[in-house]
Amino acid sequence: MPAIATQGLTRSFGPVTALSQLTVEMPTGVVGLVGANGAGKSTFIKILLGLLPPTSGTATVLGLDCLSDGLKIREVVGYMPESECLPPDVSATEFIVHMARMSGLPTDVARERTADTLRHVGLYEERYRPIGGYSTGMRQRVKLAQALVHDPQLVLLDEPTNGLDPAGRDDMLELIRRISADFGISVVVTSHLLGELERIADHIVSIEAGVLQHSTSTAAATEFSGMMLVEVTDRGPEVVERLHALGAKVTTGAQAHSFVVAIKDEQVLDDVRSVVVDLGVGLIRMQRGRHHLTEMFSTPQEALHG
Ligand SMILES: Nc1ncnc2c1ncn2[C@@H]1O[C@H](COP(=O)(O)OP(=O)(O)OP(=O)(O)O)[C@@H](O)[C@H]1O
Repeated sequence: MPAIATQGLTRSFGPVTALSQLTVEMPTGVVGLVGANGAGKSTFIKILLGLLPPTSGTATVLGLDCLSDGLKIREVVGYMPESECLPPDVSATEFIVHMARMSGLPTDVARERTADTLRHVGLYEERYRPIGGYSTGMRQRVKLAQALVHDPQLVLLDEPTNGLDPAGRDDMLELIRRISADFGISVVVTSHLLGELERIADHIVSIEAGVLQHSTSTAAATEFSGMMLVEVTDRGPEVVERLHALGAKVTTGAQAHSFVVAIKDEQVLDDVRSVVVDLGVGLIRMQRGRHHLTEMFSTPQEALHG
């Protein structure tokens, strides 16, 4: 069963269509939902939580219908909103215990879960200080903790890295990855930065102006775009000519003895080796490159990344 499935999901606000005919399946694991500001990410998340009804179309979360099973969905799903929503004059412990109690946990269980969750997000030492004195990174962690405290099966995280400096971003991304890896909780995380989602997501969905652009597994996307940089000691043009004759797709650049070969299958690796041996030239390197999704999602190019 997919974590999330939608069929023709559409939501309009007057003349604005925030989501348009979105049909997509998201697997369990970490899914990155990417789109520019205003692309419709927050609207999508609110519909999934059963907080906002769609104009048309359907959506399910863990097999539950977003329109009719909203209450049940909020029991098994955690939500970290984008906006600042924390009271400044209570401590993280007080706030998280309160949220745990609101979700129906008895007081002693709520206290225990709060301590565990705050430890997990790295706020255990600071847990009795008022939230008002926290840094942005710490406040983001409190928001994350309240999404996790009732032990959900899935969490929806809306722009969790917003406002963080590079080190804070790295820590938050690492934490998100661990939520899935250590606890088996599925994650849908939104960002306007594809590069950061690419680092942690198993699957990427991108939307633009409410319309689905891509839905792809991260591994398949990077494998599909495999390229290899080949450098030989001499007779570069002859090597290229032979490879062309064998049906390989080769792109040459300014350097006579280095070129880029598309890896359409493993055969091409053997072809390079045998051509080099046949011509008696030395092989300096065969370096497999990896296209970043960032490039694939814009214009495919033949640049290589180590
Ligand atoms: N309650 C509302 N009333 C009117 N328009 C809305 C409402 N909520 C969202 N919109 C519009 O719908 C579009 C999508 O907004 P949404 O907040 O879902 O985008 P987003 O991708 O989450 O962007 P951001 O990261 O900036 O929040 C925008 O054009 C926005 O102005």
